[in-house]
Formats: sequence, C-alpha cells, structure tokens
Amino acid sequence: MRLKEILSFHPFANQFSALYDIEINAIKMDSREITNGDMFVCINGFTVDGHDYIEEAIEKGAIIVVAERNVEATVPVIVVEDTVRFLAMAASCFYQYPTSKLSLIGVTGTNGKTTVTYLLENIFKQCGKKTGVIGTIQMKIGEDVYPVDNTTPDALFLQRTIREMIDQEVEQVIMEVSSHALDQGRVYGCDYNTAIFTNLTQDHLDYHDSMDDYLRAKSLLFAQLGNRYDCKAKKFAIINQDDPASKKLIRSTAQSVITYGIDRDAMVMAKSITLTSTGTTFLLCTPDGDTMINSKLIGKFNVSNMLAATAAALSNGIPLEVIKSALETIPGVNGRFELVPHSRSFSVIVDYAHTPDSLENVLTTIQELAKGKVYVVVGCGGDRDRTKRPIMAKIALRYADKAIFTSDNPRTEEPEMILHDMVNGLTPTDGHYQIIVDRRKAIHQAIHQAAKDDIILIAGKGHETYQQIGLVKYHFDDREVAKEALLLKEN
Ligand SMILES: CC(=O)N[C@H]1[C@@H](OP(=O)(O)OP(=O)(O)OC[C@H]2O[C@@H](n3ccc(=O)[nH]c3=O)[C@H](O)[C@@H]2O)O[C@H](CO)[C@@H](O)[C@@H]1O[C@H](C)C(=O)N[C@@H](C)C(=O)N[C@H](CCC(=O)O)C(=O)O
Ligand SMILES: Nc1ncnc2c1ncn2[C@@H]1O[C@H](COP(=O)(O)OP(=O)(O)OP(=O)(O)O)[C@@H](O)[C@H]1O
Ligand SMILES: N[C@H](CCC[C@H](N)C(=O)O)C(=O)O
Ligand SMILES: [Mg+2]
Repeated sequence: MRLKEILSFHPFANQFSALYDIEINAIKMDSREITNGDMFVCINGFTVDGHDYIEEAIEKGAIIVVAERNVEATVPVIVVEDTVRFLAMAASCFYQYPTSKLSLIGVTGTNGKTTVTYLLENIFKQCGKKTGVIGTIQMKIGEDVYPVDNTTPDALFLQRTIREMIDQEVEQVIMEVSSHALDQGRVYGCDYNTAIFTNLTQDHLDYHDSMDDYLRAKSLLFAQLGNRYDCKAKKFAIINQDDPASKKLIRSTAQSVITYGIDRDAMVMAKSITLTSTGTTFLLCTPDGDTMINSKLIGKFNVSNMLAATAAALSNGIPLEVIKSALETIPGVNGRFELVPHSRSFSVIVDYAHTPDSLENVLTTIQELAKGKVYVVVGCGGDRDRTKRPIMAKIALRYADKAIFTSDNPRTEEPEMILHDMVNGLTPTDGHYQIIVDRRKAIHQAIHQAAKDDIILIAGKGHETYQQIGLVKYHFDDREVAKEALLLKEN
C-alpha cells in the first residue's frame, strides 16, 4: 500500500507528502520480523525500547521508520506523538478497516471471558454462521485453530487476523478483551457491535495500581463502543447487574444497555436454578420469552456466563430456541471444570481458576457437590499479582479439607518464594496444608491420598499444556499428569 493511503487518518499527513509514493510491503512492530519493504513502528515497551532496534530493522529491509523522537536513520523517519496509537490506526487502515466489515463482539471481565466466547461461538454456529474466536486458549477461524501468545493480541496481529477472517468468510467474531489490552491500546480502532462485561474481582494488581484503575481499564471497552447512533449498525453493552461495578460501567457507555443477573433484577435473568454434579437447570427469563435450560455446565458462575451469552445473542437477533439448543449441547470448555475421565470412585477436576474469586466459586460449587473430602492442588503464577497469593491460600484452606500448595507457572520468580507469599501470614486456625513445590508430585500426592467420594480440584492451569519455569516452557498438562497418577494408584 502507498504511504499516502496508510497516512490517510493522520491529521497533518501533508508534512510527509514527499514520501507519499513509497510503497509499503507490511507494517511491523518487531525488528526480528522485518522483511524487505516494511515499515518499522518503534514501540517503547515495558521490557525494551523499540527505538533501540532501528538499525537492525533497516538492515533487515525496513524502508521507513515511525518513531516518537528524532532518530538517526538511513531511511526516512516519521515522528509521531504516540506510536502505539499510530500502529493501531495504520494497521486498521492497512488491512482496510476489517472490524467494520463483520460483526464483532468483545468480552471483558476478570473471570468468564473464555467461557462466554465459547458459548457464543456455539450459538452462532447453530445459526449456520461462520465464526472466528480470539482468546486465551487459541485463535479459531471456523474449525481451524492457531496458537496465541496473549489473550488479546497486539493491534497489528489483531487487524491482520480479522482481515484474514473476512477473507475466509467469517461473519461473526467473538473475542476476549483483557484489561492489559484495553490499557495498552491493543484494541484501538476495533468497531465492536457488542461489548460484554462479566465481573470484576481482584487480579492483575501487579499491573494496575488499584481496583479502580483496573475498572477504568475495563470501562474503556464500553466508553469506546461507537458513539454514533446508526439503526443499521446498532451497538449493545451487555452488563452483569449482579456485579457492584455495573453502575459505573453503565454510565461509561452511550449505547443501549442490556442487563443480566441472577441475584438482582435484570432484563435477562435465571430463576429456579438447580445445580447438580452433572449439570445445571434453570429458567431463562428474557424479553423474548422464558424457557427451561438443561446445561452440562456446572456451577452458578456458569449460569451467569450463560446469561451473558444469551443477552448478547438475543440483542444480535438470534432466536431464543437457537440459544436454548446451543446452551444445552455445549459439552464444556477446555480446562474449565473439566472432569478427568477414569473409573475410580472419586473425582478429579481440572479448572483454570487462578484468581481468588474463581477459586472460591469453583471450590464452593465442589463443596456443595462432594459427598466425601475436597482436595485442592493449587499455586500462583510468577511475575503476576503478588497480593492475590495469600488470599488464594486462605480460600483454599477455607473450602477444602486438604490443600496442597504447589507451583503454577513460576516464570522468573523462585517457586519457593511464591509459595512463601502464599502461606506467610497464615495462622494454624486457617487450616492444615502441605507444600510440594513440584506440581507433578503434588498432583500424584493428592490422587494417592484420595478415597471413595472425594473430589480433587487441580486449579490454576486448566487448558495449559506447558509449565513456564524461568523463561522456558516445558510440556505439562494437569490432565495428563492426573491420568498418569491414576494409573499408578493401587486402591
Ligand atoms: C506486560 C505486558 O502486557 N507486556 C506486553 C507488551 O510487552 P512489552 O511492553 O514488554 O514489549 P517489549 O518486549 O518491551 O518490546 C517493545 C517493542 O520492541 C519490539 N522489539 C523487541 C525486541 C527486539 O529484538 N526487537 C523489537 O523490535 C517489540 O516487538 C515491541 O514492539 O507488549 C507485547 C506485544 O503486544 C505483549 O506480548 C506483552 O505481553 C506479555 C507477553 C504478557 O505476558 N502480557 C500479559 C500480562 C497480558 O497481556 N495478559 C493479558 C491477559 C490477562 C488476563 O486477562 O488474564 C493478555 O491479553 O494476554
Ligand atoms: N462468571 C464467572 N465468575 C467467576 N468465576 C468464573 C466465572 N466463569 C468462570 N469462572 C472461573 O474462572 C476460571 C476461568 O474462566 P475463563 O477462562 O472463562 O475466564 P477468563 O476471564 O477468560 O480468564 P483469563 O483472564 O485468564 O483469560 C474458570 O476455570 C472458573 O474457575
Ligand atoms: N492470562 C493470565 C493467565 C494466568 C494463568 C495462570 N496459570 C498463571 O500462570 O498465573 C495471565 O497471564 O496472568
Ligand atoms: Mg480467558
């Protein structure tokens, strides 16, 4: 694309008119990915400053550099105030504003984002629509899956991916939008037609200064929901009325608000909920009518997720019967309350709970279902919110009969120090626990001890198929390790 076109969004593009005819092959933000004819946009990151890689980028073939300051370079340099914003705008333009050409739903909140995206994928697929999903587990175009590094990718990857989805005739994209992404402008320029809020509880206080700052980041999804009233392109904010943050989020958007809830009055509600160890039934009450739902998903929190998906689907014109059928057929989400199959008289559940609230939700659900003892094997991730560690340890001890504290992804922290953060401050009245640093040994130990009717929760890593120790990711899958331990168990 010609530079003139890429700069079409720039308010003072004329100053670069001498460069207008330069033909750009691709836009890149990483010097390591540059090939001949690319534009290199320098981002000053948390770890390194992209401006330090200009020479490398030029050596690899960059023909133009976009920077935040005057820099020495053998190719033309465009200086802008904010390269992050430039990157998002240029990428949207380069890929021909892909998000405005299909229907895009964004899901934010501390817990439940992945689950809601998969529920919605199922609903839209039932309608015969080709879907795209972007989130924690993977990126999906129809049935093809691709690995991802982040829950919400950077602006460049995102715009390119959605263009690819359009080329592959995807009509509906459902994506998770993390608070990091909102804060870092990864989703600038995304034209969502629906924004969903699941809930706000403690996480990521390593990144956000306070819960207020965390909420501010989340609220950007709603504040940035197109402030234009266009009957052909309606916008909806789907808000969890049960969450105390709902009022602030409702005030942050100028668009139609659709509330959902279990405990407080809302437009879409669940009533007469029955939770069992094999699923959940409830009366789904909506402005389009009421219907009984018989879902395989377990736990009250999943009813909330189903309400979020229902509210979004209804506002997008999906009939209630289709929603019912989709909610009733989805078998569960990879690594979320996933039962490890075996023929023993106790149960093993792998779940992605890695925040205080999700751990509490999953453990209270298990406690209600368990006839025997509840075991929990849990750790906390390294290079992440330290303040959630003791809270998660207390929750584990409050709801489980036996707690084994172990490593999650230690990343660059010492595993023993993470465990120290978890248990430091616990008192004997909080309960008894074991520390087994090696996660494999911890899982084996729990399974070795389990007896008839017990339930073992292996929390924190869910679908993950690796454990990151230092900078290296080793293959590790809680489900595989549990199966291995089950084979070794004698009684
Ligand atoms: C703290 C954080 O969010 N970091 C994100 C950030 O990385 P960074 O600022 O450290 O990047 P950097 O390494 O300093 O690089 C700066 C620039 O220099 C460039 N560079 C770098 C090296 C080089 O040789 N050449 C070069 O050009 C880089 O491409 C980049 O443009 O920008 C990167 C590109 O967008 C992200 O991949 C990275 O996410 C890291 C991997 C991460 O772990 N993020 C987590 C905290 C995160 O974002 N999590 C949320 C989900 C959370 C949840 O809801 O549970 C997510 O959306 O994934
Ligand atoms: N609505 C909910 N409220 C509270 N906890 C939930 C909810 N939905 C799921 N959980 C719990 O949180 C865990 C993570 O769920 P899910 O992966 O859907 O959330 P997420 O928001 O995508 O998480 P992440 O931020 O890590 O991507 C689940 O394994 C479950 O324990
Ligand atoms: N998206 C989350 C995932 C956390 C998963 C948990 N297993 C951990 O490593 O802390 C994060 O990057 O903070
Ligand atoms: Mg997720």
